[in-house]
Amino acid sequence: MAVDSNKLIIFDTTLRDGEQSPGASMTRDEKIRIARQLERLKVDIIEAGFAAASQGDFESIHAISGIIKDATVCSLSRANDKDIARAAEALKPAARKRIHTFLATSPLHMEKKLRMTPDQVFEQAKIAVRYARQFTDDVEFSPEDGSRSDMDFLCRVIEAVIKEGATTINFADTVGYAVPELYGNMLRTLRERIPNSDKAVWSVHCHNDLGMGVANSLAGVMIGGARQVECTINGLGERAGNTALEEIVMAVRTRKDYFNLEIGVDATQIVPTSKLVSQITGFAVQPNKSVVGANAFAHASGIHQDGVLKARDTYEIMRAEDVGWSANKIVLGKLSGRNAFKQRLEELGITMESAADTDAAFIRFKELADRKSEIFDEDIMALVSDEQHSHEHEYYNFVSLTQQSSSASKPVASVVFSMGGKEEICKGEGNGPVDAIVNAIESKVASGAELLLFSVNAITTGTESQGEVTMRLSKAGRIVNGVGADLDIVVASAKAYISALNKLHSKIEKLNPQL
Ligand SMILES: CC(=O)SCCNC(=O)CCNC(=O)[C@H](O)C(C)(C)COP(=O)(O)OP(=O)(O)OC[C@H]1O[C@@H](n2cnc3c(N)ncnc32)[C@H](O)[C@@H]1OP(=O)(O)O
Ligand SMILES: CC(C)C(=O)C(=O)O
Repeated sequence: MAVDSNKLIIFDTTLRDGEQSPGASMTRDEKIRIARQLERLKVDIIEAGFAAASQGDFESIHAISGIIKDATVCSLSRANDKDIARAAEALKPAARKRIHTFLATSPLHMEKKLRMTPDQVFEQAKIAVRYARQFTDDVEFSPEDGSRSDMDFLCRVIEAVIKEGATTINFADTVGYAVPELYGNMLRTLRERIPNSDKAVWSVHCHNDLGMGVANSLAGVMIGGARQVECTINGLGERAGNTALEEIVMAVRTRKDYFNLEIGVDATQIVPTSKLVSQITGFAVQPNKSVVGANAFAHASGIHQDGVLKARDTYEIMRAEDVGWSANKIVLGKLSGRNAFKQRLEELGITMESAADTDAAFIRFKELADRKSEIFDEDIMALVSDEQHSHEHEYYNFVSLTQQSSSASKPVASVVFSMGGKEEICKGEGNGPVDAIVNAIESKVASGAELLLFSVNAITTGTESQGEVTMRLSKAGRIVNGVGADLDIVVASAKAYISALNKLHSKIEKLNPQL
């Protein structure tokens, strides 16, 4: 039962549980970019996806396994041979690999969802872990809905899977039902009662349905003795989300006096990672979000400002620069050269695939600098994101648009875009300029998709800021987010709409290859 390590393992599941947020689905290339950034952040484990879920997920895990060198790469799988074999195949190129298999143990899930008896679940869990061990000696088992499971049954299952070779036991609070003290105590009891409990690392995986994901995780660590926390960037995840990585890391670092634990994460990469994930998924970070929200280090009231000016620690328990906030400084302008641009990309942790990609991004940077006097880090990140996106051989590609509006007539738009390699010109009118461009595009595409969300964010400050638009579309039960950025928010809207259509297209095409 003794906990002999003061190292807290950070298991990032942004690419798996995070992707389960409706609309957060990512392409293979987007997942690779996030995985690279997670490696820079120095997380210990990257759960790259669920290999058996789709060919796309399989390919993403396979590609990430070949690229990531420092972190362990993990795939989730149900507790059956087919999923486990698929996970093992996807993870083949990985230097360090983990198979994470799960099976629900709560009476409700076993009876109503799995339609299995507890004895069947017991046997299936053992068989799954035994099978997974044939592919790797790093096997994680999660009793899904663990926090609503019967203690005696949990003890029986967990003891058995550890005997079969499970090296990590992840006590899942799948529906965010737990409260900190009870959850911590449950974990502690499990570890006390299971005779071979010290043969495995204990882990927590807490959802945020009642806003207690981080509190429950930390109770699992401090009361229960867990030494792995499963978490996601910006707390992204199924329903109300997951435990936020940035909050765990900074709580443990800031209150080292209480936690006395070591974390390998490079905290200065937290904000760049948060921005990248937000930009790729189209999930904006709320301004008052801990650590990574725009207001997390802003002081608005006089007494606070006075205090901070006299002594920063009167109102700041962390330093903005320690989590990667940099002053919103002007980085480059239209007179900057290729070398300065490349160096800035490096400083921002951006890796371009090839020299040709860097050249293309540099040309777009110059075009932007001609139209906008001050170029910020955020502009460069948006520009590169757009550039990498358009290199993915998408089915639809934006080319150009013209649009006219006046207070006296309905706006009209003409959009040029390519569809399956063929250039199309289409016209439309609407109840506003964005409606006009969507109607124009739909006159050719006829996607039948429903627009669930349209939002515009200014990337930086000032009226000449680039606008970043998110469009969320739904079709046949699938929800996707498209993101586009431009100085002209109508152009950004067209790019976002086309990006969402591409995501729908690739998902639907995978489901129905004849389409
Ligand atoms: C708590 C979590 O976050 S778990 C992870 C959730 N993530 C996902 O579901 C990823 C996306 N999922 C998918 O792509 C699909 O659901 C797939 C590919 C995994 C399965 O698709 P399908 O074969 O069509 O099954 P479907 O999703 O309809 O139903 C799930 C089946 O898996 C079974 N199942 C659920 N969990 C498990 C498990 N851990 N081990 C074994 N079987 C399981 C269910 O009982 C059901 O079986 P049934 O078809 O005999 O009734
Ligand atoms: C697969 C498990 C760990 C999970 O995501 C959950 O229970 O929420």
